[in-house]
Amino acid sequence: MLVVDGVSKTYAKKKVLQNVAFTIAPGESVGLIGMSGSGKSTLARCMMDLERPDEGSMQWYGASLVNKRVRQASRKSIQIVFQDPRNSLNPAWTMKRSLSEAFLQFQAHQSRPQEQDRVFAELLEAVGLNESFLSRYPHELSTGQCQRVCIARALVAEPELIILDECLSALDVSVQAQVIELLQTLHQTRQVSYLFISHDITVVASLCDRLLVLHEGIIVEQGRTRDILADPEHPYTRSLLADVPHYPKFT
Ligand SMILES: Nc1ncnc2c1ncn2[C@@H]1O[C@H](COP(=O)(O)OP(=O)(O)OP(=O)(O)O)[C@@H](O)[C@H]1O
Repeated sequence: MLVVDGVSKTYAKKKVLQNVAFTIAPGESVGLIGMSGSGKSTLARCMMDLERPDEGSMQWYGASLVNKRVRQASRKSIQIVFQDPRNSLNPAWTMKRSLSEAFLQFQAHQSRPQEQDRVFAELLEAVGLNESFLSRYPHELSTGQCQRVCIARALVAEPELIILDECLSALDVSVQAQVIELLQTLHQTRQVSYLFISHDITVVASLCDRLLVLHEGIIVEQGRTRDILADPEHPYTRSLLADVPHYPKFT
């Protein structure tokens, strides 16, 4: 479905990404782990066409994401959820307005306008909220509820891949656990693929079948989560795991 091959990016002579290569298959949940400044968000921005890689290719079902027409077509299929849900929502808009903008952009051509309310009700239920949230503004929601709305907004497009860029970082630990459970459920019920970006290996490991370990812009290790956790090959991966007090559940 997605093939990233040889992607490099340099800012002011600093190589932020070097020859990054990986794939994501339909329904797969892939974790991208690396410390702050390792290039994770730059990679996400390249995938969303918010940045241009200096080198390399990104193919979506065999067509280059650099091609404008492919890029436009993929906007619906590849969605992103950012770290700070409050900043991702317009403070002057109700939740209904935020969802409506996505609906107009991605669904208006194939759904009747009157279907909008049914779609929103279903999506809010899917993310553990209800219709009463539609009339609320971001300041009337907790940060965790805002993130649920951001996830619902990403789902409006019926994407095949969601990039979750540090989407749990602004949440406290108990709310993180609820959102992880929500993402697991959505993964199972909607067969959506994830690229789950985080610096927290415990969180990534609880959600992802496969891991990419990014260190100073280079993918130093990739493979099945359980294999990497059981037998990390690269010293950087070993150092990440050494910082974890106990391994996630499936080791
Ligand atoms: N637009 C830019 N111009 C110049 N340098 C940039 C730009 N964007 C990112 N960088 C630099 O590229 C490096 C990687 O940044 P990036 O945001 O991709 O890291 P990250 O792994 O996502 O970090 P974090 O986990 O803190 O978000 C950093 O050194 C950053 O300062």
